[in-house]
Amino acid sequence: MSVSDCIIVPLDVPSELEAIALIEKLPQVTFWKVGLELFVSSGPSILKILNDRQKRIFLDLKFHDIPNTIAGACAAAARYGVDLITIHATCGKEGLQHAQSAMQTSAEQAGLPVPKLIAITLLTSISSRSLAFELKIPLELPEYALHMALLAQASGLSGAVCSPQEVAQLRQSCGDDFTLVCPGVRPTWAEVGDQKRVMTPAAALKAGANYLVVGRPITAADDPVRAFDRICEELS
Ligand SMILES: O=c1ccn([C@@H]2O[C@H](COP(=O)(O)O)[C@@H](O)[C@H]2O)c(=O)[nH]1
Repeated sequence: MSVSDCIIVPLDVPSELEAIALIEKLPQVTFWKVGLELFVSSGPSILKILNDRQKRIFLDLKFHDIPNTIAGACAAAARYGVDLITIHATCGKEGLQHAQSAMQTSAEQAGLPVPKLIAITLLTSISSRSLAFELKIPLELPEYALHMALLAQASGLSGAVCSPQEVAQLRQSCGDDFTLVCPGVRPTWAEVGDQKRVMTPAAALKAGANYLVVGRPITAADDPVRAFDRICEELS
């Protein structure tokens, strides 16, 4: 695996045509993320387009519902042949366990590799201040993120999504087999935007991330190819 394979680029665009244009502009990207904007606007056909081009897929729909509903959604998502699927850890243990088991059964019945189900610990757009004063969570942010990751692991999930600022602690507590995916990644030359807990790509990888999700620093750059290459250079 080369260093570029650990960079996941989100297809955060409003249409399938724009998604295809981005995929074609960046042939060196091997791992793409399909999130809410594109999936809601254009449906699942983008997943077939990516599969046909032998790209890896992170289906980031961030499921959050009761156990029965979440299990159905995960079973359906597992049949798309994707690599990673997200669910909010706040679904709780019963929901996470149902989701994991439904996803596994569904992929096996379809004869497909079982995707990794990974739990959102705490969105990277949430600051310590909003965790305490808006969400009224009475734990320090790193302690809360770790608790959510351990809940996901105890429920049988393969990994978690966390900010790079918490990844070292999660890696130490959850071990090397637990997949840790970090959005909130910002090179020094990129704007932070709405992300609140950020680190540079090199620091995030060094701290223990398996994959980095890097969107606007690449996709909104004047020259996305140069931006992607520059991040790869900084990582190697
Ligand atoms: O906690 C989370 C979970 C998911 N995301 C997603 O990652 C990308 C980040 O894009 P940037 O442009 O690099 O900010 C985006 O698709 C989010 O939906 C996240 O940011 N934080």
